[in-house]
Amino acid sequence: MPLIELIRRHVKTSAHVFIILALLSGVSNVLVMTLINTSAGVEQATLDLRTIAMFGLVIGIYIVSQRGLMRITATEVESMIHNLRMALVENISHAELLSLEQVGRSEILAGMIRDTQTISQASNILVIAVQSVIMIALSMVYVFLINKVAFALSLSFIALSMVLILRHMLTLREELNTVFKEENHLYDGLRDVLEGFKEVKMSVPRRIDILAEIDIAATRARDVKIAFQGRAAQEFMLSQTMIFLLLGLIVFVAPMFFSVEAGAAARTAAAMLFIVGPLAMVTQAIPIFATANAAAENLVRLEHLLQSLATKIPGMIERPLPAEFEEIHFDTVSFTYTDSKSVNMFTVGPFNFSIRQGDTLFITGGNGSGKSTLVKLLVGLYYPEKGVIRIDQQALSAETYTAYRSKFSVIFSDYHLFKRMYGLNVPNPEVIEELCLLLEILGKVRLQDANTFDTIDLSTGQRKRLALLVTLLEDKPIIVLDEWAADQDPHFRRKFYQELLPHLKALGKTIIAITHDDRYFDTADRCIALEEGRIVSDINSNSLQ
Ligand SMILES: Nc1ncnc2c1ncn2[C@@H]1O[C@H](COP(=O)(O)OP(=O)(O)OP(=O)(O)O)[C@@H](O)[C@H]1O
Repeated sequence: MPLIELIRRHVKTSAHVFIILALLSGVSNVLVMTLINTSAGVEQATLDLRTIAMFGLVIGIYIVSQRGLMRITATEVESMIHNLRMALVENISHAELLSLEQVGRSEILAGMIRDTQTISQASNILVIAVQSVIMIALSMVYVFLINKVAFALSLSFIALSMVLILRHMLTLREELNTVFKEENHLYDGLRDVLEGFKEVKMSVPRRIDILAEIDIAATRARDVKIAFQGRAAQEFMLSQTMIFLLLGLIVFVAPMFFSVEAGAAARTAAAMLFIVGPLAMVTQAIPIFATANAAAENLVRLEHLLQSLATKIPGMIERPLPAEFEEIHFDTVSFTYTDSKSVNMFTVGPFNFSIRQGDTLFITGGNGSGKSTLVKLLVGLYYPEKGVIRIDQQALSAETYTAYRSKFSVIFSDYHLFKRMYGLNVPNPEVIEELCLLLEILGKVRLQDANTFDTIDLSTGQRKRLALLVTLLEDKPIIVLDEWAADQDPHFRRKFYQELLPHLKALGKTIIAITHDDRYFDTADRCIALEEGRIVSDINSNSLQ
């Protein structure tokens, strides 16, 4: 069972501690019942202090063991969830870009939020259910001692219940998978509404259509859940009715066929009434256990999926690259996008070219010609399908890719601007001010604390300037900009090509920019043009002047 597998892998407290605490609390619980049962009806004068002291002691043991059990469970379960979440995030951060692009984001979010929460919420109920099982077992021992007939009847009843419960668990598992799938569709729709809010707001037919799609997914999720809850309620009612029937059997029918001492019959009935609660608890816990188990199954599947996307080979030791380099060389490098059936969709390359340290290289070409794909290969986010990338004669390998990637600062066309400058030392406010002045965003943004901006709610062009500010602070040797200037006004676009790029070059930076601004091509040392994934022209500065 996936839930048990998860617990076994993540929980550090020994199973013995849980068993001892659960036994102590279960035994003390049953002892309370036995003491009450044997003392009730006894003459007041014959009640001795020992029994009363025993009663107090048993309650004390119950409080201590129950509290300990609940605390340990909460600590272990929440630590397990923390570790699971961190492992998922870690795996995502090590995943291949191309593979991650193919995984449903809703599935990842559902795993991180819904499934972990389901397990967390189920944990206490499951502990109580385990205790209930212990209490039922101990109560059965008590019943055995006082009434063998009732014991035999109850045992048959419990065996029958077990069969029904196990059968029920198997069907619930199937149903829950459907519930989770429908909920994932629902999350997809919600993401569309939130991320495409402007587009949804601007078009009534689009809004109606998307809401209709969400309604279909939500209705399916609702119906499957109603059916699921209905079945759970039905099973609960069935088990309750069976308990009542069992009590009826013990009290009304059994005495007709077997001779049972009157006092024993009353004590048996009281013991049976005592286990009505625990039995109801176990029945109620079944759908909760099934849900937690399905959530654990999802998590384990997601964990395996993300692990399979990870670039990090277990045991692999990453190696550094020299800080300085002279050139990066593409040696017959090609890369192909394939669809889910491995049919080739688009190929870039083979590329044979070098980029020298300190060069300013422009990459041009029509839409879909392969510029961004070439850049993803160049910065180490995609791996060559054929050929090899060398840095100063050293072929890149799995061990050196992380070091290689860290030579680049990239602003992609679909970049993400972080409000906090993660991974950067706290910058000097004066340096920030200077850069804001240079990028003409002074007064628009400032540092709120240490390395967090007070706002990133800026115009499209200003956000890109802020992204460039962060890039400059990163101070990497190679800067890659994917259509960075496209959103800048004519004044700043000129400043970018005629002042900023030469300034960066003077600092020794290697600059690679995807651009369509042909009037500024002369500001580059070299200009590569792509068509259909291939280099169709490669012009150096002398020809560009
Ligand atoms: N993740 C992907 N999966 C499959 N095919 C892709 C993927 N990304 C891009 N492609 C295909 O690769 C081709 C090149 O895409 P790429 O993004 O490199 O072009 P581009 O030159 O940067 O275009 P643009 O100027 O429009 O940004 C496109 O025709 C597209 O069909």
